Amino acid sequence: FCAYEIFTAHDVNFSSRNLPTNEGSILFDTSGFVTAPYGGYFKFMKKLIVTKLLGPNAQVQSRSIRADELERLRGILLDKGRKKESVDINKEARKLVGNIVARMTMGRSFTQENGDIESIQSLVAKANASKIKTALSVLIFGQLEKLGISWFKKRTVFKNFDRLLERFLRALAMEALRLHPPAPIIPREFNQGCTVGGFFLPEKTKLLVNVYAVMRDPNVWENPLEFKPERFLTSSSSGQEEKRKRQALKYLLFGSGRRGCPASSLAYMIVGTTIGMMVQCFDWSIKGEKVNMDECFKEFTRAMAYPLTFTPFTRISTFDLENSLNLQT
Ligand code: HEM
Repeated sequence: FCAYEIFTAHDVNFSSRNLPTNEGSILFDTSGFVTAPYGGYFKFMKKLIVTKLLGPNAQVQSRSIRADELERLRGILLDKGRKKESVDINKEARKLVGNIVARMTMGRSFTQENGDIESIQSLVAKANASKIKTALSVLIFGQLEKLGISWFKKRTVFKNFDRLLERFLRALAMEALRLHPPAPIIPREFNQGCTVGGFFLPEKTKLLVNVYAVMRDPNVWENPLEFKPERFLTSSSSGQEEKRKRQALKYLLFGSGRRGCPASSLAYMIVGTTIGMMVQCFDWSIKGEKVNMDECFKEFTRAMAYPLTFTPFTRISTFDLENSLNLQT
């Protein structure tokens, strides 16, 4: 049930979620699947998720799960590569994240349980008009966080180089997701009346924060439509601290404040290691000249309009992935 909750977290965000002090409101009322007063059930679930599922200890404990699932994906890609078959990246990414979350919450992956995660997903979709595809689908594009790092991790001499690469790759991921946020709108409701930008907003005003527009706003981003990962290459020096704080206000990929996404670090970890493995172990070819980056807007989330299909070619056959995954995940 907890897994169901997490999978549908984005439904909660975008369709039926109400915000604090709205004690009597009903959650998930659009689905008919769960109805509960905000103050009790949801607070409990949130606490459970944040502490038990997504807390730092839980993430360390679930490292082997992530490594396992990544290895499973690598096996699939190797097989496809051998047969020269193409892979629907979106579908595999959803399986990967779905299995990781299911194993973290229930100790079983969907694949093991039913043979096919797609059937589970369609059931969830029917039950709650689920937008399960959402955040998971676009993950695959941007997060090159730890690309190429694992080879060097074990060698002390490369440690500084590692750090540099991590920053650089993390910057690539952030920039790609700035331009293509999977969750482009965040809803809020005012607990009490207040003035914003000279306008008085009474209590209970509902506000939709346009994350997409904020992250492309020319007033706060220089050349906002250009892909410039270096804009995120801030150093740890004190002068940069202010810059980082300012950035947190305009970089809303995971929302902000106490309702911000509690899984941001998990998301970076999963996506970083997955893309890292995909790039280290395989070359990729596509049909045609370039990827069609058209997006569609479904159920308040953005996703690729056309399936992302590549054919993998094995690049590293004798790669000691197991060790590197253990270090990375
Ligand atoms: C790149 C991947 C992801 C993105 C971009 C993302 C983005 C978001 C955003 C924008 C919100 C709303 C924040 C707000 O209202 O301020 C949110 C909430 C949430 N996300 Fe994510 N998310 C991602 C991955 C995940 C994953 C993998 C999980 C679970 C394992 C997850 C669990 C949640 C939960 C439980 C909430 C609700 C938090 C609350 O309402 O208090 N997210 N996410």
